[in-house]
Parts: sequence; C-alpha cells; structure tokens
Amino acid sequence: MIVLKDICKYYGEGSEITKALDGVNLTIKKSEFLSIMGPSGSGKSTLLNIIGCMDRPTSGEYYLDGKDMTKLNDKDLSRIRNKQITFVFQNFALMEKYTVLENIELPLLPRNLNRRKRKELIFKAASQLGIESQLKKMPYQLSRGQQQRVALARALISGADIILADEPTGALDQKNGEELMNIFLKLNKLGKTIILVTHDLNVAKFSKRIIQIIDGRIMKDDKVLL
Ligand SMILES: Nc1ncnc2c1ncn2[C@@H]1O[C@H](COP(=O)(O)OP(=O)(O)OP(=O)(O)O)[C@@H](O)[C@H]1O
Repeated sequence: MIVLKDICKYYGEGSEITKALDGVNLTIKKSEFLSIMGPSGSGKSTLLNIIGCMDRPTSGEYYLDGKDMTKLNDKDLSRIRNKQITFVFQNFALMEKYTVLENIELPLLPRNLNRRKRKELIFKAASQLGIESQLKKMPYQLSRGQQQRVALARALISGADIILADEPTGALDQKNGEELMNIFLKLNKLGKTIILVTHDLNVAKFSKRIIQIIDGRIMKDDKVLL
C-alpha cells in the first residue's frame, strides 16, 4: 500500500519558487489501477517520480507498505525501488543489440537462477503477453506495439508489484494504444498495482480510478464506473 501525507515538492526559492506538488494526500491500495491526469505542468510526472522513489519530496511523508521512504538513505531507497517498483518508459528502453529474449531476461540476471529456470520464467511472461514467437528476434524487427509488450514482459518478470508508466501510449497509434491498455488491465488482474500518467481520457478510462491534479494539488479523485 502507498500512503502519501501532505507531500510537497518545491523547486527554487523566494519569489522564484515553483510548487510542483503542494500538499498531496493520496492512498493507493495494492492491486489498484490508477490514472493521474491534469494539465501540462500540473505536477503529474513529479508525483509519479516520487511514488517511484526516483525523486524525493521537499516535505511530507511517503509510506510504502508501512515504511517511510523519506527516512531512507539513497542506498536503501534504491534497493526497495529495484525490488518493488518498475517503470515502463514511453520509448520502451529496449537494448537494441540484445534479442527479445535477452531483453526480457535482464531483470533476472542479478538473481541466482539457473538457465533452465530463467528460460521458463521468460517463456511464461512472453506467453502472457502474446510474444512467445518473437523471442529470437531483435527489437528493430518488431512493431511498436510488440516492442511495448517486450517492455511489459520485462516489467512482469522483474517481480515488482508496482508498475509505473508516464504517458505509456504517447508513442503508439490508437489501435496499439488500446492493446497496450488491455495488457495493463491483464497485469492488473494478475495483482499488479498500476499507476500511469496520461493526458488522454480514453486511456485513463481503462483504469479503475482517475485523479486530477491541478497546480500540484489533487482536485478530483473519481472511481471509474464501467
Ligand atoms: N527539475 C526541475 N526544476 C525546476 N522546476 C521543475 C523541475 N521539474 C519540474 N519542474 C516544474 O514543476 C512543475 C511540475 O512539473 P511536472 O513535470 O511534474 O508536470 P507534468 O504535469 O508532468 O507536465 P507535462 O504534462 O507537461 O509533462 C512544472 O511547473 C515544472 O516546470
């Protein structure tokens, strides 16, 4: 569970101050599927980065499964981030000289698993995302939608419970965007907590809860009725 209490993130000082986040209170339960919406510059990415432990708030408390993240040193913070949180980037962040299989395998390498076990996990994740026949290909041989699935297979295999995505459909056409959202739904059904930033209400509608952020404050928090 994620609990944010009165989170502020300020840049600059005095008359030059930018309040990217200005007193955010938010609780996100395990296995929620939440979209963060709001105008440009309203603080969406800042909020996502703080939830993802990529950035620290200026003030406030952030509890992840009961532990106050703001009290941890950088080393402990990155250890928790690597274990529990995974980011899906808009440009997919695939390694172009590695095969699809090797790309999906990356999060497994620091773990002490034999080759057979690794292959088993890779095949399972690839099957869940419908790319099991693409494993030997190079990323450039795949469509954008398929590349995105590889990125998600890698996120799935990382074992992280929380998947964060900043404008994940930004580089996709409508059809691939919808397919991607259906994959997020599937991952959510598998128990993953999904939090994404989007400008697009048609994208946000796939989630079960939408928050609106304006000038660094949460102005709306809606359950999506399907
Ligand atoms: N490193 C930084 N230094 C100074 N100001 C920053 C920094 N990062 C963000 N900001 C400011 O904080 C505010 C919130 O930025 P943020 O990127 O979170 O907005 P956003 O809602 O994600 O915007 P967009 O939809 O355009 O990506 C903006 O006014 C931005 O200019």
